[in-house]
Amino acid sequence: MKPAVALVAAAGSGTRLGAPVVKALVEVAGRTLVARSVDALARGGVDEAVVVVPAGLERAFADALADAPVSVRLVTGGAERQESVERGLAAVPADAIVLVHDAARPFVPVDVVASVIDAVRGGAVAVTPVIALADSVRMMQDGASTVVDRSALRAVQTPQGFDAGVLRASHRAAVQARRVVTDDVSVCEAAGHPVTLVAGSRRSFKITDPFDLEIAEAIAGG
Ligand SMILES: Nc1ccn([C@@H]2O[C@H](COP(=O)(O)OP(=O)(O)OP(=O)(O)O)[C@@H](O)[C@H]2O)c(=O)n1
Ligand SMILES: C[C@](O)(CO)[C@H](O)COP(=O)(O)O
Repeated sequence: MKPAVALVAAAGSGTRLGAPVVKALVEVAGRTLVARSVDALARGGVDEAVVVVPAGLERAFADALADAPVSVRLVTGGAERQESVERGLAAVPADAIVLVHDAARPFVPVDVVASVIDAVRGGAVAVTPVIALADSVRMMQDGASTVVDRSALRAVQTPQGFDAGVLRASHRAAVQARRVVTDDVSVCEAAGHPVTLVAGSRRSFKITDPFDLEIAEAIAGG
């Protein structure tokens, strides 16, 4: 059976959070976001992890991940998330299943991770968890706004699962086409691959601003 390798994107600075350390090293109830994310992925069934980190912070990340439940390799990231994922992919064996996950989503439930792995093992090429939108939505255009039918919309989460060889080839094609995307199933979709959706979870929310950190502390503390 192919190993399931987590590629954890942790090389962002966390500008919107505004913490004194990079976001993935921010602690929630005494444990860093990156360590919590690796723990959650391991509980869900990944066998090893490649963690993409900001240049110069390799030592700090090695310390934060010293007690990780799976073996961890650190790779230096790039200026944008897409580049960080590309760099991480170079360290993932081509015959693996790869789960690309944001370090900023530390509370992803075990069953979400497991269902992404199962879908890829079942033959899906590019898999993402999604959730329905809780709020009504309006589209802004030319200074006016119109309501959007939210029943057809889904918010996209991570981990996103792939055959590693397919994701690498799709990223190469995106670089050649100078295509900028914000997530990895979109990279595969642009390369002509179908995207499979599985149920996500509101617990997989991305810690982006200080209010998200308050919610995180409440979840971890309670
Ligand atoms: N150059 C980058 C930018 C982002 N990420 C990662 O991608 C995930 C999602 O990005 P986001 O939440 O937007 O994080 P930041 O880019 O750090 O946030 P900000 O835009 O507020 O600076 C995060 O886990 C982040 O570490 C990354 O690996 N490399
Ligand atoms: C990958 C992602 O978290 C899926 O919702 C999202 O696209 C990341 O976007 P960001 O702008 O890098 O935060």
